[in-house]
Amino acid sequence: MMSTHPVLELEALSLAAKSNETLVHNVSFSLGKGESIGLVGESGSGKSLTLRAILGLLPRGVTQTGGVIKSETSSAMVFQDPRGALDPLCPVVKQLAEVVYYRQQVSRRASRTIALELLERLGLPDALKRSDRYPSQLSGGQCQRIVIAIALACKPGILLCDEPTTALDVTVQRQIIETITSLQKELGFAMVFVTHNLAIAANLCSRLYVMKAGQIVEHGNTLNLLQNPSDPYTQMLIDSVLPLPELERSER
Ligand SMILES: Nc1ncnc2c1ncn2[C@@H]1O[C@H](COP(=O)(O)OP(=O)(O)OP(=O)(O)O)[C@@H](O)[C@H]1O
Repeated sequence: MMSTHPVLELEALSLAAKSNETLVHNVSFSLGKGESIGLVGESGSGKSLTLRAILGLLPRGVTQTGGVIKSETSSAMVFQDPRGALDPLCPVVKQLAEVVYYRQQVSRRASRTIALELLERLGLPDALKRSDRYPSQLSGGQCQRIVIAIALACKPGILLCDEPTTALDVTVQRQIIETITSLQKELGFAMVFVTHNLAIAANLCSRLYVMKAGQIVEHGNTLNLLQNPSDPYTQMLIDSVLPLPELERSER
C-alpha cells in the first residue's frame, strides 16, 4: 500500500505511433515518496515507452494521445544497455563530471570532486579515479555503475530503471540490484523498475503492474499478486520462470 503522498501519478496515459497505432493504452498508477513499483510484462508491451513518457523523452514518431502525467519531483533514467548509454569517445569520469556540472551548477573543479565521490559510492575501483578510462575499457557492470552514478548526479526524486541488469551476467546483476537497494535506502528516491525478471521485481518492489499489449492487465501488492494472480497472463508469466531441479540427495 502506498502510505505517502504520491510523487508521481499517471492518469490514463495513452501513447500512439505516427501510423495511429496505439502503443500504450489507459495506463494509470501512482508512486509514493521512496516507494518502488515494478512494471513487468512481455517484450513490446509498452513498459519502456511508459518510462520514457515519464522522463519526457518519447522516441521520434511516438506521441502522447491521452492522459496526464503529474510529478512533483525530477526523474532520471538508468537504461538497459549501459555501454550504449555512454559516449564511447569521452572518458567516463568526464561524462559524469559534466552531468554534475550542469545539473548541480557547481564549479568545474567541484564537479570533478563530486564525480569522484559518486564513483566511490558506487563501489568503482580507485584505478578509475586516477586514470581517465573510456567505456570500452570498463566491464559491463562497471559501465552500469557509471550510468547509475550519472542518473544519481541529477539528484532525482524518482529513478526510472529500464531493465538495468538484463545485459549483465547473473552475479553482476545481483551486485547491481544490491547497490541500487542500498542507495535507495540512503538517498530516499522512489523507483519505477521495469523488468522481465519476477524474482528481481519481487525483491525490489512493493507493488507490481503487469502489462500486456500496451495495457495494465493486473496490479497489486507484489506478494499477493504473485501468490494469487487473477489474470491468466500473470499466471503464465509466473509459470514461465524455470524452477531449479531438485538436487539429488547423495546417499552414503
Ligand atoms: N519509435 C517508435 N515508433 C513506433 N513504434 C514504437 C517505437 N518505439 C517502440 N515502439 C513500439 O511500441 C511498443 C512498445 O514498445 P516498448 O519498447 O515500450 O516495449 P517493452 O515492453 O519495453 O519491450 P522490451 O521488454 O522488449 O523492452 C512495441 O510494439 C514497439 O514496437
